[in-house]
Amino acid sequence: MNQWKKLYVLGSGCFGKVYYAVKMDPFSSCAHDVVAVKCADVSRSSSLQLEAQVLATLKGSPHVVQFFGSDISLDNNILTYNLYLEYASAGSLHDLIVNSKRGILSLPEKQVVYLTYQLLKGIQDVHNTGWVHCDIKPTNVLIFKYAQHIGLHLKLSDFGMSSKIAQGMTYTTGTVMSNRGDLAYAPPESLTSSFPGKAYDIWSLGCTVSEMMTGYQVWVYRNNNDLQWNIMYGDPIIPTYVSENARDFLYKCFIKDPLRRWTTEQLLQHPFIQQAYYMLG
Ligand SMILES: Nc1ncnc2c1ncn2[C@@H]1O[C@H](COP(=O)(O)OP(=O)(O)OP(=O)(O)O)[C@@H](O)[C@H]1O
Repeated sequence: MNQWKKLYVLGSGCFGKVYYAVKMDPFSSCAHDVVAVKCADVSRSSSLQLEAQVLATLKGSPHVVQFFGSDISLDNNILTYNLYLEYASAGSLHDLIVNSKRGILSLPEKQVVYLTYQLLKGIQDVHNTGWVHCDIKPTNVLIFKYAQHIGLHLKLSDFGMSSKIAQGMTYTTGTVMSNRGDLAYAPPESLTSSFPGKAYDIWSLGCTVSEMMTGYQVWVYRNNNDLQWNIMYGDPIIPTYVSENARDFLYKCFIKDPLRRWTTEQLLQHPFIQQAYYMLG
């Protein structure tokens, strides 16, 4: 993959940096002229290597960022692990939310329906390949292009916290999950049981959908202890000014018992999401 030249930093995460890179060799076989390259010191690249493993199983999913391969390079005398991804030209869902007017119906409900439908399709593909994403939140949802007749095209990204679905496991109380993503989007069971199931991503989806509607995170908290208490014993604030269908959809995502929380299949049949099928025609 050394036909790519890293031009500038797009962003950074706890793993390392993401660069915008252009193709050096115009005759190479890769169909893309630009890519996003996620980089980390080889010695600290375990989450990027996990991400490569997960993304390889999700090739072709329309709502998951596409992966072109990985390699190791010597950058400024540092052995660097590189992960080559399709480049999202329109930023993240977080950018879209903060650039919209915060408050009542931050994004119009019709738009939220279509965006949520795409997130559900992406999550369904992740679950069907045997993974749980474990870090769904607006900064980890990338926007690819604007198709005027239907709206924005979203894809899930940042699979560095993903976990294999443990077959036949039950939700037992034990060690707190070690690979939990951002606590503000994490479900109650992440604080009491030691492995994540598919229901983890549904709770995080609910937090993300609510944020699209209000412009704010579901929890108001002063510190981590406060946040943990809210997640365990509080109820996420569901906006009162959204439609009955939207409210019910959020209730189904925020069922505290992960075994009763709705699945992607059930949520795709929910009346809130059914509206997306009419929009798609
Ligand atoms: N494929 C991509 N195309 C365009 N920009 C990207 C791409 N992947 C990541 N970025 C940018 O790089 C930033 C950091 O990447 P990444 O999403 O992996 O980390 P993060 O979620 O922001 O941080 P953390 O790892 O702490 O959760 C993103 O917020 C986004 O702005």
